[in-house]
Amino acid sequence: GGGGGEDPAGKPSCLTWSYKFNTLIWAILIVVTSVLLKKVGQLLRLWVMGSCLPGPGLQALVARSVIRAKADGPLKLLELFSSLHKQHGSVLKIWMGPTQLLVSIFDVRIVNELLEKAHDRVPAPRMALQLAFGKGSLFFAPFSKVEGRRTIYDREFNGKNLGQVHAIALKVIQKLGLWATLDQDGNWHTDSKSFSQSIAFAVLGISIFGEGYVEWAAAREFEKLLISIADEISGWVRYTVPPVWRPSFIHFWRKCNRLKHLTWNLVAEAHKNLQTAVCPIDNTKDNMVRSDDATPETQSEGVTLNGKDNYKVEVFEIVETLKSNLVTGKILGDGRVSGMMYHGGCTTAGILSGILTRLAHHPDIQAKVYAEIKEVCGSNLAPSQSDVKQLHYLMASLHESARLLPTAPFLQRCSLQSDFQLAPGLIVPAGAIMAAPVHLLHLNPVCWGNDSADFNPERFLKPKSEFCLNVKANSSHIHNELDQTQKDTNMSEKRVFQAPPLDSGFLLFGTGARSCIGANFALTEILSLVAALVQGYELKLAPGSPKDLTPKLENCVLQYSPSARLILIPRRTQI
Ligand code: HEM
Repeated sequence: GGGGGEDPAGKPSCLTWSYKFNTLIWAILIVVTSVLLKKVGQLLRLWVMGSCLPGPGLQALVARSVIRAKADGPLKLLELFSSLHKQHGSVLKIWMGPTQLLVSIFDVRIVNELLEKAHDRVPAPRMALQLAFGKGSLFFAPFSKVEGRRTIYDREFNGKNLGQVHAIALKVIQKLGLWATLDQDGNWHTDSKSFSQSIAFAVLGISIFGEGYVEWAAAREFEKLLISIADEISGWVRYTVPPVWRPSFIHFWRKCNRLKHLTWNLVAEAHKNLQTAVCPIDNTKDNMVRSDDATPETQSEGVTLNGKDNYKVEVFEIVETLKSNLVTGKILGDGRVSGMMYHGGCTTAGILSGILTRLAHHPDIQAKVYAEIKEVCGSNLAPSQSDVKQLHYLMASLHESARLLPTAPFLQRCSLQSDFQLAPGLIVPAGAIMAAPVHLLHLNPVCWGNDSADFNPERFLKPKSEFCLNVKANSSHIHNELDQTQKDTNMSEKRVFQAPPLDSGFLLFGTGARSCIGANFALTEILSLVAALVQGYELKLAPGSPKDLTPKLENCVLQYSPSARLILIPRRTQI
């Protein structure tokens, strides 16, 4: 609209300007309206398709009970999901809000299919993990963006780093004075949760930043910040942070900034150490065994728990670790390293703390673990990496402990672009969250029997003949690498560890294209740590330590809370 014409000189008049302005406004309006219409269309689709799925309707406000149950702890959440599934069947929809649909699946076959076929997770809200760990955060990016990086990390964590983790774990355990307090009787006192956190961060920190990591003061602040950020991000299925309008948001934002600076400091320190560590190796090159010849087994052989180790050349090991550590190898960028430390540290700590607590609570089972260690590697020499592969009973105990206390109560997937066919006739609209209730699946009596709530490592042990038959059906983590050779004929009567088959619903590390790439690394680490600890010390509950094993979601992983207080009593056979 609007009137006017050209001026006598033929220059554009204000009419032309207003015409252009109007066109721009219309263009903007059309774009905004079409975006809004698309959103409304998506929402209507979500409502219509969501209403076809089994479960309570949008008006039922089940979300409130879910949020309340979540606040009351994982056991309440378990109860709620269990009763909802009983009521509505194995596939259940829950409206978490008018625009957020959660579909929980309590059917092992459908869960496995989901994890195999759906490769995306619901992206983290802009302000959540991105703020803390940068845009590169692997965990919540769509699969297309992380596929390449997954391959690289997989190669690193399951290659060189996996070869070194056993030796690093033994080194860390030797520095017990850093993680526990010595009393007058020569016993060590510690708290299971903080002990496990410090150790898990130390092992991962050395693998990523290099040998010096445990000595750096900045590393301790870094770990504390990671844990405190993990506490603030309330995570299960979907991660959230304090909303921007709350004062706590500014606090959170400051912490994230500090974390970034500390990460840069640690990376710089790792680079500096690499430079200084390289010098001695050049000077003494001729006197040393070549790194390529030193297998992890030969490096760790002969380490004793009393601190005297006979590694061939100390400096070699330092440089070897540094050379291949992920930061100096420029494989993990600064932004991603904190995300990896956060996930790897908190999860490993949760599982480690779980098994230590269980062993202290079940002296009979600890005695069997100790007997096995003594049988395989004696009392004085620390277990070598190949020894650890023969600790079937310990492996079974670790899996049993993690079955009862997995790190994540839920795994989530979503299909970002298109609808997802869950099962014949069950279509989940694009953008809805699909969740596998791991904690519930791990306690499912149909798969684990009526004693599914009991701690019984035997359920992961099978006669060797059965193992051979079933091995192909099992998932592909470290489990199947357990050494099946026998040291003597007596061992043939022994039962061997059998990895939980896929149809058992055991999902500690997830499965499919987004499964955990650190599974082998974490399992080797935890086995080595527990083997070395139990070989050297008897784990006991301190007087007054909580008797109940109540799981809670702390630092974003399931943990027994309050945490057990442990006493580590040196075994008499130890010199
Ligand atoms: C006992 C310790 C650990 C547990 C229980 C654990 C568990 C998990 C779980 C449940 C997932 C999600 C799987 C899925 O959605 O299917 C995951 C993903 C992942 N984990 Fe772990 N993890 C542990 C240790 C580690 C360590 C030590 C590292 C690295 C060094 C690591 C690296 C990763 C990565 C990179 C992913 C994300 C993969 C992706 O999004 O594509 N994890 N982990």
